[in-house]
Amino acid sequence: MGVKVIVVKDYAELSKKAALFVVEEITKKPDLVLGLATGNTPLGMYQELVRLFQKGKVDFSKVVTFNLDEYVGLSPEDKNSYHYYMFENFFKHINIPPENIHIPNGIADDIEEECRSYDEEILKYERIDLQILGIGINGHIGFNEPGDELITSTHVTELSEETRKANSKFFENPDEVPRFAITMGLGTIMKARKILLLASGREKAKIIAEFLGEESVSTKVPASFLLIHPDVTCIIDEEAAQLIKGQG
Ligand SMILES: N[C@@H]1[C@@H](O)[C@H](O)[C@@H](COP(=O)(O)O)O[C@@H]1O
Repeated sequence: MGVKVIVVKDYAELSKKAALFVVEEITKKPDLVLGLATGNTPLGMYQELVRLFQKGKVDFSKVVTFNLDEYVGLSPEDKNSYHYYMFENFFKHINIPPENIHIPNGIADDIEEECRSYDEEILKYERIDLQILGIGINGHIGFNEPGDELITSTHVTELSEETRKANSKFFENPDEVPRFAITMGLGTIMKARKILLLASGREKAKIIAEFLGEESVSTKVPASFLLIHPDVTCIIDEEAAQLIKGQG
């Protein structure tokens, strides 16, 4: 038990280390069930994984992926959807078979059914082997926002204003940020065999220090649940690590 924290110099090093971590897991288990995140933080890791693939260092032909979340109402062709992000930044550059890719469908006619079947699909593989996570400035993981309760399974969630504001950097107009998203629940995330959380930059310093310093888990800081997971590694750059006690 206990979160393993690796502090690296900068974003470039974080991206390289994270990619090597993933490659190592795929080497050990070529049919790895890999949970994936979006946002700015993992972009460098995806670039690095593509580079390693092009150099023949990793084979994705048996890997199965499940993305954490998707905005409700955005089609896969929408440039702001996580589908679009994943294909543009990663999937179209590697040899993963399309049928091995899973991302919640934000425009499903029956969203509740979409959530149910997403969990069923994950269960077919029993659980996720390695889950990649970023962290929101309010401590959210996936789109599991702070609140009075956290939901275990895949569900529709209303995004907080804080999260919509933080994510508006990707949108031309901040009003376009969807109000709802489908997200994997905390239960599915916590069931993952291994978790790799990435954080970069000074805007993450406060939440990183806060969640690592928690003495109890709290639904007000969803990331605090990671403290009771048996195998979590955080790769954090110096800027994001600067407020951790004993750092700098
Ligand atoms: N749903 C995603 C999260 O999975 C991600 O971790 C977070 C942080 O994003 P960034 O890496 O851009 O800071 O943003 C979004 O809300």
